[in-house]
Amino acid sequence: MTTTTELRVATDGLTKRYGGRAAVDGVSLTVRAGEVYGFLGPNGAGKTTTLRMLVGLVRPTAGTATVLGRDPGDPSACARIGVLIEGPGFYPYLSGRDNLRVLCRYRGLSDAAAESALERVGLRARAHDRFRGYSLGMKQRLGVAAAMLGDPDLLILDEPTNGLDPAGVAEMRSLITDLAADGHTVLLSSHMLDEVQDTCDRVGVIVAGSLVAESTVSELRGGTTIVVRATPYPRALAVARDVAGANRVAATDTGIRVDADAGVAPRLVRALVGAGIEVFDVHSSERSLEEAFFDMTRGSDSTGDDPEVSR
Ligand SMILES: Nc1ncnc2c1ncn2[C@@H]1O[C@H](COP(=O)(O)OP(=O)(O)OP(=O)(O)O)[C@@H](O)[C@H]1O
Repeated sequence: MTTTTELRVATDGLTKRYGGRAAVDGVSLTVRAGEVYGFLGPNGAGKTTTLRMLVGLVRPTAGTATVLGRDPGDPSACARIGVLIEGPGFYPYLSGRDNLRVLCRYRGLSDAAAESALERVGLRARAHDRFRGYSLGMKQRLGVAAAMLGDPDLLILDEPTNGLDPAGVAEMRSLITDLAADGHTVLLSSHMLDEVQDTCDRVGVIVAGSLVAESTVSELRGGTTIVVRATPYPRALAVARDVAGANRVAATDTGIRVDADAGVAPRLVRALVGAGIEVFDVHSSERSLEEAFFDMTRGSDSTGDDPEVSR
């Protein structure tokens, strides 16, 4: 059981209204110690606004949030949180290293903290180059390095792979996985399903300001499905309902769909064959996170544009 002390972030009915419109509407989420939590949602769903409330940049209209056991913006908690929200602000004419050193001075950290962060994100070889000459991927990595200064207990990263090419995305993913392996808790937002599917322990899905799901990736996918092609179809359907329960069986164009673990398949096939039914094909398939996500977000795009969810 997860106790309150194991929670790095907990919100209860967190709400932000702009004018009459709720950008974030009653969001209650939890981020546990040591996990990578993916905050997933289409453009305009309310991800950035939620993260901004967690770090005290935006004041909630209603509801509460606790971050590292404190109110958002509490100075003692802020010192233990690394944040990358909406693109880091760096001096273009300073090198990556000097930009980090400026931040170190400001936060009372030694220059060694800058070196270890540069090492961590793989930027040491280019640390002496001016920021303005960095590629987008290097800029993002420097942003993560800045968030890592002082070895924070919680990293909050808003769309850390935004604008990166596939190689940059892969690098950022492995960096996040390494951070988690070192015991950091990471809360990242994304509209990239792949990123969340491969990197995160748990996922919160936000649509039009509301949290519509919060669970592990596999729970979100809803387990496996067995698909059977057999004749005569009506009798096969009846047998499948006997074996798996009527509420788990559906007649579809591609065959009989049974929402059950692949382990049920042998029993199902035995029952079908025993009833004199001809079985042509049995296979199990796992619902992708993409299918699960589209089921949840269908018809609820909050921007009015096509939901920009990509794999
Ligand atoms: N300062 C503000 N004033 C008015 N409306 C705002 C403000 N900030 C955000 N919004 C609105 O709140 C909604 C949620 O925006 P938010 O930036 O939190 O979404 P998001 O999920 O982070 O989207 P994206 O993936 O595009 O960054 C949007 O409709 C946005 O226009």
